[in-house]
Amino acid sequence: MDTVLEAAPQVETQIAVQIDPFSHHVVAIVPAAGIGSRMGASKPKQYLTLLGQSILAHTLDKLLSHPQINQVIVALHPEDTEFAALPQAKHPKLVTVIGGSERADSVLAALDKAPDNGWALVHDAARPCLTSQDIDKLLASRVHFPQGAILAMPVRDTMKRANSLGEISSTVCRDNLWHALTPQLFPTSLLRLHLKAALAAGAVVTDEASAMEWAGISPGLVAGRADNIKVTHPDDLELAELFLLRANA
Ligand SMILES: Nc1ccn([C@@H]2O[C@H](COP(=O)(O)OP(=O)(O)OP(=O)(O)O)[C@@H](O)[C@H]2O)c(=O)n1
Ligand SMILES: C[C@](O)(CO)[C@H](O)COP(=O)(O)O
Repeated sequence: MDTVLEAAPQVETQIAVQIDPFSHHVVAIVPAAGIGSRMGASKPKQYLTLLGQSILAHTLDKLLSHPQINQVIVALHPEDTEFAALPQAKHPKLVTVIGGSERADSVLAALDKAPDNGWALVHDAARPCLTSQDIDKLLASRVHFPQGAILAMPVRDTMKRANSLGEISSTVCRDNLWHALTPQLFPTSLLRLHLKAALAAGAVVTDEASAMEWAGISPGLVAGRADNIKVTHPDDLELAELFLLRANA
């Protein structure tokens, strides 16, 4: 095992981090503590039903059944009342923690329960259409990206910047622009260190890669499938159901 000195440019002191580049231990971290305000449903969107089971149950099935994932840590809302009733709730690979007020806080709470060595594969509860091929592809990318990588999709459309009146103010060059997806995969101790520091510094951290970028690291981009959508708005429900139906056919 190597001990390396990782220094975030914004952090004055250097901190020793244990990284085992050969570890194959993989922990999936599932932030599931959101309230789904944009969905506007009567319950948090991860508990809405698609094809007979909740969105969170679909997501957990994908992660719990993957042979290279050793443990799954789910971050739940402090007032969650539904998780215990899921068929996956008592799975031997599964652990729960209480999440925080932002997605990044929930991820950090789960990371604090993960073993130091090995890898953390962070995946939104709200992305139930993840495929095992995409998990395989991301795990295989560790050879090329020892400091971590994310699933992402190149931007396909012309991009416009709007002014405050809802008019186009400019066309944004889409060269090298990607949509960040999940899972996002990083050495656990490195992600914990940089996520903690980025949050303490007040950085905007909407995904794990943002925390690593803040620390001066350039995570890899691994092309993922377009059907790995995040269920965010009501019209995403129908689309996700169609993708799940096709995957089960
Ligand atoms: N405090 C939070 C906020 C979000 N999440 C999780 O992060 C994922 C992606 O977040 P998003 O789609 O934004 O979910 P919500 O925050 O629930 O949605 P909204 O922003 O519309 O309220 C979801 O699985 C959500 O449950 C979380 O674990 N803890
Ligand atoms: C992490 C993420 O899924 C990457 O696309 C996304 O940023 C999370 O959603 P949010 O709406 O930013 O919370």
